[in-house]
Amino acid sequence: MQTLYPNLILDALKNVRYPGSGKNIVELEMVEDDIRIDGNQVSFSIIFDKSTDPFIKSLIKASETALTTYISPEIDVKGRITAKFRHEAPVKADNPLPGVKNIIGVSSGKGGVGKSTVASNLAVALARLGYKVGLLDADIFGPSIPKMFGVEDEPIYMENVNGQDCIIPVERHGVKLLSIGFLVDRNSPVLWRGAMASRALNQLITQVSWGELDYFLIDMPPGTSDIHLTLVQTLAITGAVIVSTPQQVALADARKGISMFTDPKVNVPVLGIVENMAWFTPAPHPDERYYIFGRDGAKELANELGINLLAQIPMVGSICTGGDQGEPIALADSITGEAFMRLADSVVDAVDARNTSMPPTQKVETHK
Ligand SMILES: Nc1ncnc2c1ncn2[C@@H]1O[C@H](COP(=O)(O)OP(=O)(O)OP(=O)(O)O)[C@@H](O)[C@H]1O
Repeated sequence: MQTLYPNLILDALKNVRYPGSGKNIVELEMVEDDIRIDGNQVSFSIIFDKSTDPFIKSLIKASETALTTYISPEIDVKGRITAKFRHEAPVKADNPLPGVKNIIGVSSGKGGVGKSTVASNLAVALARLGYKVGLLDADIFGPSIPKMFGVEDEPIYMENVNGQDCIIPVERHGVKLLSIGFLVDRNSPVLWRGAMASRALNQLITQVSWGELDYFLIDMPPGTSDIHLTLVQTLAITGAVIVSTPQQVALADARKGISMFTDPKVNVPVLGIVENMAWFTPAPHPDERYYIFGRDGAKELANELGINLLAQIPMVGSICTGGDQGEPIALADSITGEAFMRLADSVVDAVDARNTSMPPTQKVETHK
């Protein structure tokens, strides 16, 4: 039998129509993001509006038949499809993370400026300072945190907390972490991923035992997207850290990213800018600086907008190889390790200053 994977299952389920609607159960978002595959065993849930839905049994049967007909008769799915009901979903608490003191969004206007590198190393540096730290990789377009922490193949476990099944975050280098890449297949088309992403993200916030944290960092996708909207509607984000390189193109996008947070409808304070790849320093010559992307661009933008420059991080080969090998550079006592420790100090100060001078952030209201 061919190897099974979630999209294969979803494609087969597109043949199951909800009677009278003219649409299939995948289009109607009735298939929960909980497809589990173990050898030839497949299990998942179908979400119905009400437990009185007259088609529960027939749709479960039709789904079993779709998998055995369109994929393989060897699929073992009988009795493994669970019916769930929307109106019985647990009511979302107003604050889904009551044990978390500060929520920090790490964002960039442009992709590839080192946002995930900064988020990972900031998390590790804060943990080295003795804080309790969580890191959520919400970058649907390139979830790279699992690779940077070397946990790509880590199994995900669940535990039951107050009657609710919760995901247990993976713990590495003193940081509790999870990635949207664990739930959403990054090889599936962007549109499909996008549709699943908001739900998956919600699950990674509300159905995870994050526990008590001093800092909860969110590696956001670059630019502006539905994910940003979901985040500001789900969480009261204490402040945003904007990552940019010194080039003009990156700075123009950083400006747009900053305006998204400061828009009166969103109103998330900007804690400051991190200038990444501020200069190149060859490892054997730690005193030399080559300003290959221009000099002080992000520093000047911070001055112009009256916001903090949190740190200037040099460009060094060891950051890149550290990321590739799952060992964030902030663990090392090197120039770059120190730069990230200084960044952590600046972020702690900026959060303290924000909390003493401004009221708590409010979530963006959704209008139903
Ligand atoms: N200061 C640095 N010195 C050397 N390499 C760096 C530095 N910062 C980031 N990199 C490297 O640049 C690449 C892109 O970094 P990263 O994935 O963190 O960017 P990103 O902004 O999160 O990208 P994306 O938008 O694709 O998610 C990675 O290979 C990373 O190791």
